[in-house]
Amino acid sequence: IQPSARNPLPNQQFRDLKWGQLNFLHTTDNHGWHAGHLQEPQYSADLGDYISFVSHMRRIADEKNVDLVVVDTGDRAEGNGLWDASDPMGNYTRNFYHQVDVDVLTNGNHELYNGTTATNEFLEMVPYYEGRYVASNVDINMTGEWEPFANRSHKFTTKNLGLRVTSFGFLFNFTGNFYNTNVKPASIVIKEDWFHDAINDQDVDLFMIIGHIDIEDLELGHVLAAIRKVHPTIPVQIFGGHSHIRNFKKYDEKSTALESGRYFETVGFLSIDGLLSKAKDASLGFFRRYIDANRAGYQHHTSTNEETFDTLQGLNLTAKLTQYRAELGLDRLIGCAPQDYTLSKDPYGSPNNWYTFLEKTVLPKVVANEERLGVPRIIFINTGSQRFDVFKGAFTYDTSFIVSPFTSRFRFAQDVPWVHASQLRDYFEDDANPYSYPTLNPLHGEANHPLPPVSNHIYTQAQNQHPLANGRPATVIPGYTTSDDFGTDGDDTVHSEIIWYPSPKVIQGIASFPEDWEVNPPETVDVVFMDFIGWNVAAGLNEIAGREEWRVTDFKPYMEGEDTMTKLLLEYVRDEWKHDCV
Ligand SMILES: Nc1ccn([C@@H]2O[C@H](COP(=O)(O)O)[C@@H](O)[C@H]2O)c(=O)n1
Repeated sequence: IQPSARNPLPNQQFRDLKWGQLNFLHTTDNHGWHAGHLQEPQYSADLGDYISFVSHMRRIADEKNVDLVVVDTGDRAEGNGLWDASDPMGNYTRNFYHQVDVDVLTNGNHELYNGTTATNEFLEMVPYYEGRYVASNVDINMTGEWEPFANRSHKFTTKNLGLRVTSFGFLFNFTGNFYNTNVKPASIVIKEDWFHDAINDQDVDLFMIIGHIDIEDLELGHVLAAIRKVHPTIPVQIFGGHSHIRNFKKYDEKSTALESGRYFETVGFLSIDGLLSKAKDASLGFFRRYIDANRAGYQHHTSTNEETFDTLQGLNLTAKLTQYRAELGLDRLIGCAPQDYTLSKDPYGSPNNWYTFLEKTVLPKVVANEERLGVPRIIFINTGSQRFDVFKGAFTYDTSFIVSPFTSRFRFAQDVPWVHASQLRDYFEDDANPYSYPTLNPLHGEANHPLPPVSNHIYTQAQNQHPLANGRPATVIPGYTTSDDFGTDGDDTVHSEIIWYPSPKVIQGIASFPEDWEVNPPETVDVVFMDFIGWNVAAGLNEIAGREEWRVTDFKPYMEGEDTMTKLLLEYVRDEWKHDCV
């Protein structure tokens, strides 16, 4: 745990792990949070703690004479200063991540948005894992020729039971990658010869698909169906990601899928029993748990304590992470947030909602062009660009990346007729509209209440005292209360429910409008937006106008200098919020 982080409240009620013959630990969508959550004790374990946890879990597997396989399904990149503040981005992470004793890993979309990130992933991560990095549908062009980004598949034999496992790594049908990489749809790849050769192998006890794909996504179904054609009854275990949720799905009697959340909040545990039976109709027992990433939970599940938990390697990495954070200046105080602002724990429109605050207060102030200050402008950003809540108190250099990590710049369409510009927002929100999907849609499965309920007070630190832990009333704090194909007992810690409110796809700030604009709107306005959604803006304006008027190349930069949202947010906090957080 990092020196400034805190351990979770004591005496929480745990649900235990059930070990099987083959056991897995799964992380996904860590997005650079490898130093843990410094402001959220429930998720405060860092990668050093995780390394100690993995080492104890391996020891327990050996003691039980069963096997443990450690998996990561990508998006280790982007979303935390530890990744984003270095030059090149991910410089530290790619290095220290090598210390994780991982058996199989793949990439997500965030390893491919930026050309340098993709190249460095290929040069520094892929070779290190000597074939354990699998990318079944991603290619890279380093030399003028396309070549596989990583191993197409990886076959290995487990240490204790000698189970033969063939693994594949699939990324969803992602199209936002930099042009030095190419992502092929899974439905095409499963027709390729190498895939047929891999699945026609009869000396396999289990196929494993590690996908940076939502486990509800049909693409995984296609891969499973291709394997099922050859092996109707062989176990197929899937690990998914991308949608940032905890989820578990049973595909058939011998195939299930686990998805293990986001931001290093969750370590997924899965076990399978019955694998050693030779009978074709022998049934398998599956078990899943979502472990809150904190030291108390790691210690509980490994029967260790503060004295026995840490390994030397884990402690060394924790110290290194502290040093790297210091080198990057991540704790530098920029200002003090006067209150909490949440992305979806408060409904859009409430004064505690970050999008509402951005729209009403921040965007009109920071997105400004000196030469066009008097020109009315509407400013769009996609809500998916904002990644995490702001907590009352210290807003550090790190927070700017945690909240708004992306390097998109502002561009604009000049002098757009108001009759067109004023329809853009509805256009973006219209689900039937193909151009608003998938770029604008953050795809995050956060909302669990489609309609805002009347009250939202339960996420405050209210503590119910119903269940017992260690014979005493348990501490119950708000947290994950997952419901999946196996029911509602998947989370390793008993929590009270958090209500997640839905968000719009875009938010719209307005500035320099005349006071009576609602009755006397301006004839034309500037439409300003993050370049990430430029294509959507062009498509929207053309659709609304009923003719092809705009191309992405027509849009010009709106501001001089460094106008990423990360930078603008830093300037806002520095200028507008107090600098003494007590
Ligand atoms: N430069 C970027 C890159 C991504 N986004 C937003 O993130 C979403 C994808 O993130 P996942 O963690 O879900 O893979 C994408 O849909 C965008 O909303 C962005 O704004 N700018």
